Amino acid sequence: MRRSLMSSSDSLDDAAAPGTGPRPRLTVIGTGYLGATHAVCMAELGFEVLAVDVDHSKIERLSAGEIPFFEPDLADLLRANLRTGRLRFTTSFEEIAEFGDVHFVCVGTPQRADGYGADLSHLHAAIERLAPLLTRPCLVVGKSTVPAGTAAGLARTIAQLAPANRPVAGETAPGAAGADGLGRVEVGHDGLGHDEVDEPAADISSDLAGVQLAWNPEFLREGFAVADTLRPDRLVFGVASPAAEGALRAAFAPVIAQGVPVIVTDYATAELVKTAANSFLATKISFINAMAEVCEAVDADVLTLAEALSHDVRIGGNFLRPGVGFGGGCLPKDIRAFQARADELGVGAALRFLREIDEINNRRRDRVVDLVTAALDGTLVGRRLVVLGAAFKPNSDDVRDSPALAVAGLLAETGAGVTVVDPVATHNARQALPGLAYSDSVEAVVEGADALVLLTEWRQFADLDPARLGAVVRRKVVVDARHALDADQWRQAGWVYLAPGRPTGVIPSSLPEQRHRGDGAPPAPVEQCGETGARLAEVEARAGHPV
Ligand SMILES: NC(=O)c1ccc[n+]([C@@H]2O[C@H](COP(=O)([O-])OP(=O)(O)OC[C@H]3O[C@@H](n4cnc5c(N)ncnc54)[C@H](O)[C@@H]3O)[C@@H](O)[C@H]2O)c1
Ligand SMILES: O=c1ccn([C@@H]2O[C@H](COP(=O)(O)OP(=O)(O)O[C@H]3O[C@H](CO)[C@@H](O)[C@H](O)[C@H]3O)[C@@H](O)[C@H]2O)c(=O)[nH]1
Repeated sequence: MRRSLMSSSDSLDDAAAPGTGPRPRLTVIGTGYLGATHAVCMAELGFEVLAVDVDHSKIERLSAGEIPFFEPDLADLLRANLRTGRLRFTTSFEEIAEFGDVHFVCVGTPQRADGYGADLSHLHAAIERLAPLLTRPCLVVGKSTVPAGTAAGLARTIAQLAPANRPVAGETAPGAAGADGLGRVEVGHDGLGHDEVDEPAADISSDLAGVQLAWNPEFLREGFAVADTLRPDRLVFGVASPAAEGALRAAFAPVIAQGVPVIVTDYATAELVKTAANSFLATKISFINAMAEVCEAVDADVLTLAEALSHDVRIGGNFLRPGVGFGGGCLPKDIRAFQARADELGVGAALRFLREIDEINNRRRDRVVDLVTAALDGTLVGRRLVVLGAAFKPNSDDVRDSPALAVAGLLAETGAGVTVVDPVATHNARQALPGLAYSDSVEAVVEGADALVLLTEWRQFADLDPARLGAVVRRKVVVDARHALDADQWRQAGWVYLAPGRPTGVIPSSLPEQRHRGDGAPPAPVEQCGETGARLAEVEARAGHPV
């Protein structure tokens, strides 16, 4: 029953690149943003890869050389690797079970519809479909982001369902030794960041008994997915045996050969590294956005504040860009799922701050609406607004929990006519919010606009010419919620330039609550806020027309 993962001539590329050793055949289950990128990049690194998805249309498009989403550089690599024959796509789980030595599970783990927790139904479905087909030793590797404890449960499922783990008469079940029935050895820590295994040092390329599970969280960023996959900051291997570690090392040999650090640990720590990383990133963003709120109260400049903080090497400047906050398919749902899991584990108090991080983040969306409202005489009813950006960040067409689209929706709810411009995300945005108007060209829709609202910092928006646009809009008002524009240039061209967290000289932060989701109150006219009314008069005088 036992078969060496590293030496089977029927499945390994004996002509592997120097220094990388023989290569396991890889499969990828789920070909979304993560899975498609992983499949293409692993083929690019020289592996034979077969990828599966339950979405047949995705598989058809990928097989035809078309990436079903926008990700720089990925389409060229897809087509190049399809041509080599190393990369293929299928809808057959039987085929991938037969093909693979290492199976990467990359299915979605979205927020549950009924709460903060992660919806693990796709993951369970994938494992329950794959495991009964695994008749020979192999490694199943979870890459999806999951609550701590998920991998241990899935390892039990695999142990029960995989035929390769069933004992042959007179033999111990392959991989059935150990407490969890998976040939698991305890991986401990010496407290110094080194892993120690309570077995004699094993040859990591030794046989992989039965079907085993490993957890290998993914840290790629959309927009940089190819570079992040080919050369990640680190690899985290959550394993239950030296053989599983060996198989993972073989599957990542070309990456490890570049000097990428590998952290080998247990399942729960590997799972937690991922959610901790995203929580830390979200916290940094909400921290600087909280500073923006305070800056607004005293007319201080959050950009200068962030720059000054960034020179302190202990703080650094990454993820300290204030604006309209974080969105996307990861940070928001991951911090919520982390809180939900902590509650289940009885340590909810430890992560209670993440609720505040989420709330600070959501307040930024309202703040942008308030700025636009204040700049337009306190009401948005009947205003024509051009929203620049729909994607949750530039270089992506992902609109999942996009702050840009959320703000566009809020602006429309308050009575404005909203046209959203995005170079690549309008298709997805239209599906998510069909009630708005969309365009991929600013020039095509800007005529007669009452305000421009920049919400995704695409390069092409930063390059817009304020003088040219100024000649066709109805009012020269721009709200730069991502601090992407050159404020001086726009002001010199006669625009009222407003950005959250920056001194406006015009709109004080202490505007009364004019509009908040669901409160049903009509917007307070700006004239009611004496100081604001006076300041707006100043702006109008400077701009030469009403704002
Ligand atoms: N998007 C990212 O940048 C990123 C980065 C790191 C980690 N992650 C994590 O990776 C996971 C996937 O995220 P994503 O953004 O790629 O999601 P996605 O929704 O883009 O892709 C998920 C894919 O899985 C497929 N799928 C669902 N059930 C399946 C099944 N039973 N069998 C086979 N395929 C199935 C879907 O059809 C879809 O194509 C999530 O856990 C996410 O948190 C995502
Ligand atoms: O200083 C900053 C940095 C980011 N953002 C916003 O934060 C969100 C997330 O940005 P980013 O982290 O770059 O994008 P993702 O592709 O969602 O990547 C995150 O989520 C992935 C999925 O878990 C992880 O793999 C990555 O490591 C993690 O960075 C976006 O809306 C950004 O506009 C800010 O507002 N300010």
